[in-house]
Amino acid sequence: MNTAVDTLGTALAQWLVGQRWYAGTDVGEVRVERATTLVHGDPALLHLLVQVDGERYQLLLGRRATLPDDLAHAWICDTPEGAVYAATHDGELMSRLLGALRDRAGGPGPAFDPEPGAHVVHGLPARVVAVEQSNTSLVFGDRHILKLYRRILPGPHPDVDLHRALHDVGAQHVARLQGVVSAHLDGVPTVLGVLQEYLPGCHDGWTLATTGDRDAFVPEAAALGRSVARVHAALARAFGARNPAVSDLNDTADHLHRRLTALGVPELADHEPAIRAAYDRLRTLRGPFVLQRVHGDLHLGQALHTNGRWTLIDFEGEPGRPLEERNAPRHALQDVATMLRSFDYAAHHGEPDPKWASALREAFCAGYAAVLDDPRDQPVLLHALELDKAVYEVAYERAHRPDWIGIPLGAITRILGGETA
Ligand SMILES: Nc1ncnc2c1ncn2[C@@H]1O[C@H](COP(=O)(O)OP(=O)(O)O)[C@@H](O)[C@H]1O
Ligand SMILES: O=P(O)(O)O[C@H]1O[C@H](CO)[C@@H](O[C@H]2O[C@H](CO)[C@@H](O)[C@H](O)[C@H]2O)[C@H](O)[C@H]1O
Repeated sequence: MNTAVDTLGTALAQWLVGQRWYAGTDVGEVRVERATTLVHGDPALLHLLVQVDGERYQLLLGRRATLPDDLAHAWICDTPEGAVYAATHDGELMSRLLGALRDRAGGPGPAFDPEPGAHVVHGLPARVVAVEQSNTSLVFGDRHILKLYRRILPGPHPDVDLHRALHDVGAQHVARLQGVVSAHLDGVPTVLGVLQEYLPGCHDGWTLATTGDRDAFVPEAAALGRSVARVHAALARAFGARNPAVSDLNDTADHLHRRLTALGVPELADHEPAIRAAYDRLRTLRGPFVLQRVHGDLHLGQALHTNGRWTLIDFEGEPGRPLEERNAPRHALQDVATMLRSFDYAAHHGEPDPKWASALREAFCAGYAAVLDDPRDQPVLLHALELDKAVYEVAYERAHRPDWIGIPLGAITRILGGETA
């Protein structure tokens, strides 16, 4: 397999640029940092950590002497040892993945360790989740879902730390963590993936909002508001919460300014002074506000509806932010703001329906206020955080879905015009 790895560089570079989870737009040299054969023979399964343009990525490659037709779409290149392909599409190899990783526990990694008390069934039929986002997820039977992170950052990982802490305080509305795939990298224990309880038959909030009856979704938005508030209360119990000093709001304003500069969004040149003025208004605010650990990337796609209740998933934080920033306490309203942005997306995707957006917003905030402080009591902070997310979204849509860029751009105009988005 090593010969194959040596000859893979160019083919991997071409393949990487086509992957939704690849953060760059171009690929320079792909350097294989660590290659581990998890399954020997034909088919073979290889785990790779590669360095590309200063970032580290995790890849799973399969190799077969003859590639069957149903894996033709996953082909990457031919090598003297056989065809190399994206192994996450290979159900046969993926059903052996967890067992192969478990057998490596105690080594430098990659290895899988179950959480204490978790009953993990190995060898179940495996399938890759069709919609790849920032990472790649595999479902085993109807029991487990393994999220494999693609861009790998050394250090404590919010998805693991938050789930463990939420479990310890008996939190509802989150999926149970069942195990962790990790490796020692740069001398630091590093999370490569998380195994969680799978919720069979669930629908994500985005699908429900955009394909179901719009009026029927309004009470669901209220229920979602209550669920988010309960998770916030559990996070505060688990990690503590504090009322920030005035200087913290200066920090928030400075942080938002820096993000606007760093995102460098040319489409917003005309709006920039008004956006910066909205951020500066934070400096005049007096609390009470709450700083605590939050979800960090909450939107309708991160809320799963099953058996009449909401479960929040993906506590990874915004994948583009450094881990240190994602692990820091933030305003609880950040999650509220990003969910409100999601309602705006749902209402302006297809035929715009501002009245429905407003109904969802009110219902969600009322639901949240039934458990914790009413987000509508902090309009200046809420709008600044919504603006920040919308600015990020303009950059995100330009990079990934240029046809959608009008949604966050329209929202920024409305927020600056004093309307609720
Ligand atoms: N516990 C779960 N049960 C059922 N489906 C899940 C679960 N967790 C995630 N999913 C599905 O997998 C998809 C991707 O998961 P997510 O954690 O959001 O990954 P990403 O970081 O790539 O966005 C979700 O949109 C959802 O459809
Ligand atoms: O789920 P991810 O962590 O990969 O989040 C990224 O992709 C999201 C889109 O899939 C993006 O969300 C934006 O579009 C959603 C509709 O598709 C909408 O509900 C969100 O409000 C909007 O921000 C997210 O911003 C990005 O980080």
